Amino acid sequence: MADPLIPKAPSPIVDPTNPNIQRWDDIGLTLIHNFISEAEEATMIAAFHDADPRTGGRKRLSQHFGYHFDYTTFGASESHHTPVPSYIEAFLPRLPIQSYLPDQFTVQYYPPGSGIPPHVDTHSMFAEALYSLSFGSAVPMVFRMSGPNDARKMRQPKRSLMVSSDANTSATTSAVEPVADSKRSEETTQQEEPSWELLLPARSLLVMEGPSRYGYTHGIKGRKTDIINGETVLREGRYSITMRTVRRGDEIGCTCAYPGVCDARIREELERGSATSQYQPQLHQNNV
Ligand SMILES: O=C(O)CCC(=O)C(=O)O
Ligand SMILES: [Fe+2]
Repeated sequence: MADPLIPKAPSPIVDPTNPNIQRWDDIGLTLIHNFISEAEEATMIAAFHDADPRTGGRKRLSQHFGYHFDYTTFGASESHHTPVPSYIEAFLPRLPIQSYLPDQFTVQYYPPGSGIPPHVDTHSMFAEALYSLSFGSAVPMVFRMSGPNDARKMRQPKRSLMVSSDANTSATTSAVEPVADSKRSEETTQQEEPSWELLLPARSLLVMEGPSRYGYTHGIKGRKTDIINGETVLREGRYSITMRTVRRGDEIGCTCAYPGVCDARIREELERGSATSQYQPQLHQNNV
């Protein structure tokens, strides 16, 4: 059942040159419909399950390609690289930003009913544009402007350290900073900004830049049904490819306008010694 309190996404602009492209310019969000063909989608689903035949569980399954995340350096592991499959290489020339291309890919299978908690992907280690390619079925993604609760949570000790439920990979890199759970802790008493849902159709590409990348949390509620165009629809298995560009050397860092949820600022706080034990920043990453 969709949460009736969640308002619909604000209205996008439809790109005058391409009706497949919707843009929320004020927050840097773009959704490109029919980014891949049905044939490409079928190839991707088959490739995923060739590597991992499981579909029956309840947990997200992940496969990692390209440069893996190195938890000791918080950077890209040059030694840990999984070749990028041809079904990914094939669409890279079609990505809307060609000045830099992603080199880290996480393919995920979400069994029906599963989701991913609201989070902000790590700022400092990846270039601005984050992509999410959806396939298999549609799912609503929930966006919310981050606030003091999120900042506080990102400074709390982690409940789990780099624990992965991933299926078949040695790396456990989700490269995201989880900032909120569905269960509210006693501390999350401050008012949150309203959240809104954006339906990500199968074969669509979401691009997050600017505020939607740095200042908003995104997540997918774990639930059995969604309300799509006013109809209750049983959720089906969904796949996605999250794509990021790893920053290296001097490029690592962030000067965004959202210091509360910025890992670079949290690290600076720690280096200045301003962090109390209560607000110990979480500088490791784990799966959400
Ligand atoms: O599945 C998706 O579309 C998004 C996944 C995500 O947010 C992430 O891996 O950081
Ligand atoms: Fe994410």
